Parts: sequence; structure tokens; C-alpha cells
Amino acid sequence: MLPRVTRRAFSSRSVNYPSYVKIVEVGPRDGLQNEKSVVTTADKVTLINMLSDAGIPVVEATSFVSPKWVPQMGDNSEVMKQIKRKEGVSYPVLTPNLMGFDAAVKVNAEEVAIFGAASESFSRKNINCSIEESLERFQPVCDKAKSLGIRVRGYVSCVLGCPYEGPIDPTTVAKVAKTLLDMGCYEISLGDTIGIGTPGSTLEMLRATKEVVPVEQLAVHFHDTYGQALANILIALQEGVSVVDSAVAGLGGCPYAKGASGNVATEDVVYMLHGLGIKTGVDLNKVMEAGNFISTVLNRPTSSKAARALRKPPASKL
Ligand SMILES: CC(C)(COP(=O)([O-])OP(=O)([O-])OC[C@H]1O[C@@H](n2cnc3c(N)ncnc32)[C@H](O)[C@@H]1OP(=O)([O-])[O-])[C@@H](O)C(=O)NCCC(=O)NCCSC(=O)C[C@@](C)(O)CC(=O)[O-]
Repeated sequence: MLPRVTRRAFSSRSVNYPSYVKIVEVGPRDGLQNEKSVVTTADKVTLINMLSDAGIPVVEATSFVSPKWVPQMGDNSEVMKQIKRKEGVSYPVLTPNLMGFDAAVKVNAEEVAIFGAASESFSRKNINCSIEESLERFQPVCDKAKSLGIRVRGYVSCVLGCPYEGPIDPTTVAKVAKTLLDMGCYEISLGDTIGIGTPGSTLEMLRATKEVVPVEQLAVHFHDTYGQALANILIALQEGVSVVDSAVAGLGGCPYAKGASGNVATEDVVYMLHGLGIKTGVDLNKVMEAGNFISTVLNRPTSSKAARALRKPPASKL
């Protein structure tokens, strides 16, 4: 049973929060790309359908990357063909180059995501090229997408630290984000790939990026390695960000980022947002059911603290 959610918007004289936050669910892609075992197409499709039925407006469905690099996403076309596309819900897919883009278009992808990085070393490990080369590859993807009326989202990885280079200069993050924006991305997701950021470093990075990208076009994407993700999201909300990436049951991690743990759990983000009186349109109970489903498939407990707490029997029955 859910505790009563405060309906009144959280008010403070000095802090302004957005009244609505768009949740971008990345579990089926960012989560399942990192699993040792390959989840069946049927289970991926069930998960995606459960998430869109829960009211999540954006469910990142898969990636059109090389199956030699990420075999877990090798069934990308089948996933896109089999999901039940709910009206009003976007199902973006990752496309690193034109080859991936064309394959995604063949199965009617209406939104794609290109993914760059603020770290040279990570860029080479993840997509086998420099930052500069990656941006050159993304331009034709953006151009073709524009000509076909397909929306493009941009990611910047390692915005708060890199597993190979350590700290990353916020001005580098801002520069890559602005380049993606100028290329035609409608939204830029800032990824703390290894979950190393704190509210302090998040604030510094966001302030630098907001100088060159309108805050309305920024999203945040936190992994929770150091347990800082919710605190970082709170800072981002205070800075005016109103798009948050998260993964059901806290799935996630990048196969090319050593030490990266799961994304912040969607259930925990929704619990916090609703507690602040911020609307999401998401049914927390239904997201928890999706989390329960995928945790059963993966045969391990959820990483969502809210889901664990809310599923416990009431204290009187213990
Ligand atoms: C980018 C490449 C393809 C370059 O990989 P490459 O080896 O340099 O590519 P290539 O152009 O030399 O081609 C090599 C082979 O790959 C094939 N190929 C080439 N492109 C494609 C494609 N699109 N789809 C399918 N196959 C492809 C191509 O046809 C060829 O096949 P072969 O002739 O050897 O049989 C590779 O490095 C790759 O696939 N990397 C993806 C890595 C990845 O998916 N990482 C995880 C996503 S990023 C992430 O998780 C971070 C994020 C977004 O969540 C945010 C955050 O947390 O920071």
C-alpha cells in the first residue's frame, strides 16, 4: 500500500521546483545492455509495454549498435516490431552512425538518440573513435533524421567523471552539449556514467552547461554508484531541469564504463517527485509491477529502495 502522497506542491520561499517532470525510462536499453545473460525478446517487449502502460511518456526501447559490441541489443529490430506502441509515448533508440539509423528507420523508429562523451578515453572505449570523429559521424544522422521528421536526442557521457581519465572539466561538457544542440538535437541528456558526481559537482557542471544550452532542453541521467543520484536530481530540479532519465528497478550500467553501477531507480525518482508535489503522470504501483517483473526475470532483488519498502508488509503484520 502506498503512503498518502502530499497533493500540495512543495513550497519554499527560496527554492522553485518544476510543476511537471518528464521521466525518460532507460531500463530496457541502458539496463538490459549490461546484463550478463541476454533477456529474451518476449520479456523485453513485456517490460516495455508494462512501462508505457504505467504512464511513462518516454521509454528508450533498444539500441542499433554493433551486435559484436553489445550482443544484448542484437534483437533490436524484433523488439521494435513487437512492442505495443501507445499513443503519446515515445520509444527512442540509440543510433551511433548512419548504419544504425537506417536499421532503426526500417522498423519505424520515430525518435533516435546519438551518444557522445565529454571524455576522449571513454569515447574511444565506447564507440571506437575520438569525440571529434563521433561528432562528425552524428551530423549525417541528424541531417537524415531532420529530412525524415525523426526527432533526435543527444547524450553526453562522463559529465562528472570518467573511469579512465578521472575528473572532467565542466566547460568540456558544455562544449559537447552545445555542439549536439546545434546539430539538431531537441534535448541533451547529461550522463553521470559512473555515478561519481555529488550535488556540488552537479551544480558546477549544470551551471556551465546552462550558459550555452537552454535549461528547458537539458535532461539529467544519473547512475547511483555512490548513492548520490537523488540528491543530484534534486539539485538539477532546483536549477530548472525538468527531464530525468531513470531505470526501473535501478537496472543499468555501461559495458564500456568500468565500475558503473545501475541507473537511479524510476520508482525512487517518482516517489521523490510525488513527495515534492511534482506531477509525472506515472503510476508508481504499475512501475513497481514492471520492476517486480524484470527482477523476477533476472532472478535478483530490485535495487529500488522505494519498491523494497513499499512491498514490505505493514509493520503490524511483521
Ligand atoms: C559505434 C560502433 C559501431 C563502432 O564500431 P567499429 O568496430 O569501429 O565500427 P566499424 O564501422 O569499423 O564496423 C565494424 C563492424 O560493425 C558493424 N557495424 C557498424 N555500425 C553498426 C551498427 N550501427 N549496427 C550494427 N552493426 C554495425 C559493421 O558493419 C562492421 O561489421 P563487420 O564488417 O565486421 O561484420 C561500435 O563501437 C558500437 O556499436 N558501440 C556501441 C557501444 C554501446 O552501445 N555502448 C553503450 C551505449 S552508451 C551508454 O550506455 C551511455 C549512456 C547513453 O547510457 C549515457 C551514460 O550513462 O553516460
